[in-house]
Amino acid sequence: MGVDMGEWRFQRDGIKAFRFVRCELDAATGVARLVYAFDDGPELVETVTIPGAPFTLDGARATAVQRALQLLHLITGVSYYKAAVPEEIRIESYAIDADTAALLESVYVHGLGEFAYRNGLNLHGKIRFPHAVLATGDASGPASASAAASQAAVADDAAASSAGAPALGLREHALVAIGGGKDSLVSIEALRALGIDQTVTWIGGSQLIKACAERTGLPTLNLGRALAPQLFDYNREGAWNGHIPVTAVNSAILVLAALLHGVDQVVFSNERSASYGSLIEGTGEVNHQWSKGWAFESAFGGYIEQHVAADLHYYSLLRPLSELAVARQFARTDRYDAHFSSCNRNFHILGERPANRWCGVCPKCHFVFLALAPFMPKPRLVGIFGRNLLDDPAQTAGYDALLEYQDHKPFECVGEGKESRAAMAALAARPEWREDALVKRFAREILPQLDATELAIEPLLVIDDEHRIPAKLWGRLRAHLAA
Ligand SMILES: CC(=O)N[C@H]1[C@@H](OP(=O)(O)OP(=O)(O)OC[C@H]2O[C@@H](n3ccc(=O)[nH]c3=O)[C@H](O)[C@@H]2O)O[C@H](CO)[C@@H](O)[C@@H]1O[C@H](C)C(=O)N[C@@H](C)C(=O)N[C@@H](CCC(=O)O)C(=O)O
Ligand SMILES: Nc1ncnc2c1ncn2[C@@H]1O[C@H](COP(=O)(O)OP(=O)(O)OP(=O)(O)O)[C@@H](O)[C@H]1O
Repeated sequence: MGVDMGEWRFQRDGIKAFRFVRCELDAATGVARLVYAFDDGPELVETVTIPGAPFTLDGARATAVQRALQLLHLITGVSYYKAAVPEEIRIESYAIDADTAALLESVYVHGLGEFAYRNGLNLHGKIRFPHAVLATGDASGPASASAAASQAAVADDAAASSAGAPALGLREHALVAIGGGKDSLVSIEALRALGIDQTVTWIGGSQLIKACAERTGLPTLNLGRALAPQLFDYNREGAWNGHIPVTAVNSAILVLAALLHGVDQVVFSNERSASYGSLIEGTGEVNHQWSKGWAFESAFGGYIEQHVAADLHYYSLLRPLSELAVARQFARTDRYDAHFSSCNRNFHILGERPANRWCGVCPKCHFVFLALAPFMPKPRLVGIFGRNLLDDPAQTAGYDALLEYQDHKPFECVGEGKESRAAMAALAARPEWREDALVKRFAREILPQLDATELAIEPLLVIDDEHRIPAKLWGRLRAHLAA
């Protein structure tokens, strides 16, 4: 672009545009290269590696893979876009239609909700993905011949996909995402109980996830992902930083992997409670786990079936359940007690891991301990964590936030305040728990201020009907989850 790349410096507030430069997949190696840039800066290349190559792709499957690759490129850009949040977004090597732009605007605005709140930014109405204008003679149409060609291609695509994407004849098999915590293990065991063929699939090099995956005894698939290294430099040089909708990124990676492997299901384990965020005074709801929520799942899953492959089903197996209901399911087997952890401190790209899988001081440790307590013998739970978090006064503030007592729900993957209050109320009535410091304090100080009719656990265990679980599975799955 006529600029000496050696001179380019990341200067957050001077950046004008974020560019989706190109994306490419080498079917011979399974390596996808997702390329971005700010203004005239260097290319930022993220790579995703899908084992199992070489992949042979015929006409319809090749088209679906190309669409999935572009969707992955567009979603994964969120990590880099956030570094400068520039005014303009450019998509340079392909064009997208209005449906795709709408999905992306939603993923970027809501998925960066916590990021925006913490940085004092307002992204509403600011993020615009340029999409093809299908009417001829429109003044806002393409400026160059190549953009015009892309628009013509997208017009053809749009005409084709208004009829829906074709079915590819994918084989009945589930790629199940595993994250090392309790949720995905509940899904894996449910699919096993139902006799559904599955491959336990994870992204990245976590040894903890690998150990859990191997513990399942099922076929495994480990997908590679490497962020562009410059992002870490930009962070040091003053980039905006904060949370991104990582489940949206992981979902797009698994969709690509499913198409390459020719299988018909991508299964996540996002519970009903994930759809509810933290209520912030003066701001409203901010959901740390937005891309684990129903709004994302229904939009993304619908998009895949409409625009990528009609027979590729993306769904969360745990959507009908609350966090407490998932905890109850998890407690049914002790097979993973010595292997799993829900503590996110295990999952940093760089940096230290907690010594014994559970740091014991973060919101996820607090919540998972509390959520499992009503459903597990106390010695088993204390054995898993290596300590009793509810008998540690140093954790008082952490538990108050979970209970939404004088604080808001933490920005983490934790259940709703009503779930924490119900679990704590149940423990307050149990002889083995009621003398523990935080349970005792709850009973003395907080319980008298609560409405007793809202503290029962049973209503929170009810199985919901809002989900995308394939109809042919749902009857048997419901019976399994209700048992
Ligand atoms: C492990 C973790 O919780 N990380 C969050 C943490 O990042 P930190 O800087 O402490 O460490 P790294 O994860 O190693 O990240 C280094 C930098 O890279 C950026 N980055 C990372 C992954 C990515 O896909 N894109 C990126 O841009 C990151 O921003 C760092 O600058 O704090 C960050 C800021 O709040 C979080 O963004 C990190 O969260 C990770 C993306 C992550 O994987 N977190 C999951 C454990 C997680 O939070 N899952 C959610 C699901 C939320 C959703 O909507 O999908 C959950 O369980 O609730
Ligand atoms: N590295 C990863 N690779 C693939 N999928 C992942 C990865 N990390 C998380 N997931 C998936 O993302 C979803 C949300 O993750 P989450 O951390 O809530 O689940 P979990 O690890 O199964 O359980 P827990 O809530 O106890 O931590 C789950 O479906 C999980 O399988």
